[in-house]
Amino acid sequence: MRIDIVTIFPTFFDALDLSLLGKAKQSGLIELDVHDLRDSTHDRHRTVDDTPYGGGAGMVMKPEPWGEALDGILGDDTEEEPLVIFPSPAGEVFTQAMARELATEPRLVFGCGRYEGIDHRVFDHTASRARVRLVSLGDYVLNGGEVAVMAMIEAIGRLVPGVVGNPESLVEESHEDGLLEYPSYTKPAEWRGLPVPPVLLSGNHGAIATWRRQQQIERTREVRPDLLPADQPDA
Ligand SMILES: Nc1ncccc1[N+](=O)[O-]
Repeated sequence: MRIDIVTIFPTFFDALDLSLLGKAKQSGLIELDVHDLRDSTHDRHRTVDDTPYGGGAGMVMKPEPWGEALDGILGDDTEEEPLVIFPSPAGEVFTQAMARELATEPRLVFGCGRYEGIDHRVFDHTASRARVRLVSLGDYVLNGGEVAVMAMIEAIGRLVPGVVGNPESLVEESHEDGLLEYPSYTKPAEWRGLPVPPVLLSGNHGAIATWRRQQQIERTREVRPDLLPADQPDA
């Protein structure tokens, strides 16, 4: 998978050189290029924003630098249309299902907005040469798209085959089967007077699986009843 990121804070993504994604980059499983939007400006102050037409507070990101930055990234694309994702609170909500879907894309481009957002014509023009999706992490407002892109790249990258050593560990996780995950325990069997649930020490794999499923249902019902299938309140 090839990932390109456009941002005015390129060093923000140095963190992607760490841990699993760093290994994936070194192994070539994931190719990551970060582009500084200001490299696509030509004035002395490397200006990327201006006042909004129609008035209002804040500044809007100018279309020209974005057009030029994306020319450089999309221009060389011969194979299928890449997918360009702009993080936005006005976007469709990012979910594990979307992460799984995006993990199959050969190429992803992320455009990090700042300020009050990006001139809307950038989305319209980009849609003439690529697939464009506005995606939101959730119903709150961040100062820009970088944090959202970091989260999405982590959620997507770990699903790319080969990135996570043991694919089994991807299966029993919250949201993977639509429910929250069961509680986990490790040694010691008792810690500060708190025992590990005895069923987990029983060696009875059937009973353990049943207990874990019940825990998932109870946790989901308590914390995220919206995730329980409507027709199966007891999942
Ligand atoms: N919630 C957000 N706020 C600002 C920029 C991006 C956002 N997001 O969720 O992708």
